[in-house]
Amino acid sequence: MDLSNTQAADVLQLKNIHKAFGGVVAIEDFSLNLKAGEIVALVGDNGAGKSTLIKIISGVHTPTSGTIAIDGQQTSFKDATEARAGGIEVVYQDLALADEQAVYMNMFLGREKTKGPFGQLDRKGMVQETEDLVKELDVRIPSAKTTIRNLSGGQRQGVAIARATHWATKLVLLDEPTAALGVAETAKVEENVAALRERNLAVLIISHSLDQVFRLSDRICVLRRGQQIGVRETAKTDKNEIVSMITGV
Ligand SMILES: Nc1ncnc2c1ncn2[C@@H]1O[C@H](COP(=O)(O)OP(=O)(O)OP(=O)(O)O)[C@@H](O)[C@H]1O
Repeated sequence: MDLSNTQAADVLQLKNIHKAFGGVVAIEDFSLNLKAGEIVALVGDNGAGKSTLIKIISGVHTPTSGTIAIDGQQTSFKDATEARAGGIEVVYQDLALADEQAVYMNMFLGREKTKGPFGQLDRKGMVQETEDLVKELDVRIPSAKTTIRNLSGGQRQGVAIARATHWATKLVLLDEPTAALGVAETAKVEENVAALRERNLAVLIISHSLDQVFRLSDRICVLRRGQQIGVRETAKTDKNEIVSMITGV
């Protein structure tokens, strides 16, 4: 793409993405751009292809065809670890944390801080950074040393989002982050997601709750049977329009 002008490239550019699992076409000719500092909601019925799309962006699946560009650079992550190294973090609905580990170890899972010539774990440094981060994001947990098992669902998801906030430099993908949470916990998580905007990250969130989609997003992208039906500015559409786009009636 032409980067000679002063305008920065979109953070994420998906172009003509196609994904088939054997004979099943999960995604068909899907294109979407995401800018820094915007939240886009991905909506669609069960089996529409939402999770598949997130897995393609995060390196879990390779597209059958089509291109993915990050900041204008075409990329093909070979796995999720590579995507993470590229600044892309994912938050899943099933609270994908290590239950028996402390909060600070989860925060640094696979990217632990070390010190000294023998590469010992820098526990003090990790605890301190975790305490600072959860304080900044107002995630209320007893301490960075608390074991994940002892936290509520909302606190766990707060930790998962804090981790994504800490490591993401480009893009945060959220797959039904509040599906397992109550009303108050959901509100807190939504605050944390909205705060990603201020960090200039691009955010793509899957949600079945249209109320949530309308509270959080700047744009809404509708997927039906693997195809992109349309993208709307949230402020310029309403639930009726989105529902009819989702269902096709
Ligand atoms: N690993 C896989 N192997 C074969 N088929 C798959 C695989 N993953 C997804 N699919 C198929 O691709 C289609 C899209 O599934 P996907 O999980 O992406 O939908 P979704 O929109 O996330 O649905 P839900 O809202 O129910 O989570 C479905 O027909 C599904 O059966």
